[in-house]
Amino acid sequence: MEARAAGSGRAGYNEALLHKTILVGDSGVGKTSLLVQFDQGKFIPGSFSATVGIGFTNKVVAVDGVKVKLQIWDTAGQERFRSVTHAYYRDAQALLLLYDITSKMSFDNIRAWLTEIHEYAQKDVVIMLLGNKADVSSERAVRTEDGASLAREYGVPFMETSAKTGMNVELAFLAIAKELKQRAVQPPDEPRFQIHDYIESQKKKSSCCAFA
Ligand SMILES: Nc1nc2c(ncn2[C@@H]2O[C@H](COP(=O)(O)OP(=O)(O)OP(=O)(O)O)[C@@H](O)[C@H]2O)c(=O)[nH]1
Repeated sequence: MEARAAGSGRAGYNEALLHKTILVGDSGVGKTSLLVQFDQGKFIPGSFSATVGIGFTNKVVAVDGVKVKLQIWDTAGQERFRSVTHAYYRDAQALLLLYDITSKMSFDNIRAWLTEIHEYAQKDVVIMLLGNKADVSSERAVRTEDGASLAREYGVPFMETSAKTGMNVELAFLAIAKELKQRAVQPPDEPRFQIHDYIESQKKKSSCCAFA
């Protein structure tokens, strides 16, 4: 899909709560599809058209009664666009790093992605690991526990998602929005929001099956 620049792109009155989030991961893992599912609640099946360059979509979500505007940047996973996308890491407050559960290679490349992220992004950037295409269980090449174990190793939250069915898509972005909002407005004497705990509690609430 061609990268697009939807939304106004202006921070407006909620400037303090505008947060840049970037989707990264190998080409074809489902970054654009995940964003379209979150933004428009739909999945466009059919032939794969790789993102060219980078573009963003603004999405406002309500977190505990506070409006948080996520500016979500969809990057091209192809190697030839890497130098372009690196430049955007620096301003990002959050990074959603995707692999495709049907592609072992996309999972094996996660370590290299994390190295790049640590090189180019801010030290305190919120990183979340997502194993996408969880609906294609018949072609699974990466076990859920391997995703969870890699995430533990790097100390980042993890979940499996499906841009097709919508499974955990909202949860992933909402958890990011909650974390960023807390960082921005939380009074120092209140207990810190724990993104790991939040995700685990939401997973338990969900009747869905992807976290065996
Ligand atoms: N079954 C299934 N297919 C998916 C899912 N997410 C994406 N796809 C398909 O995978 C292909 C690639 O999806 P994209 O969203 O374009 O992948 P991308 O990561 O944005 O790729 P680049 O733009 O090249 O970086 C498309 O054919 C999608 O329809 C999913 O959760 N389930």
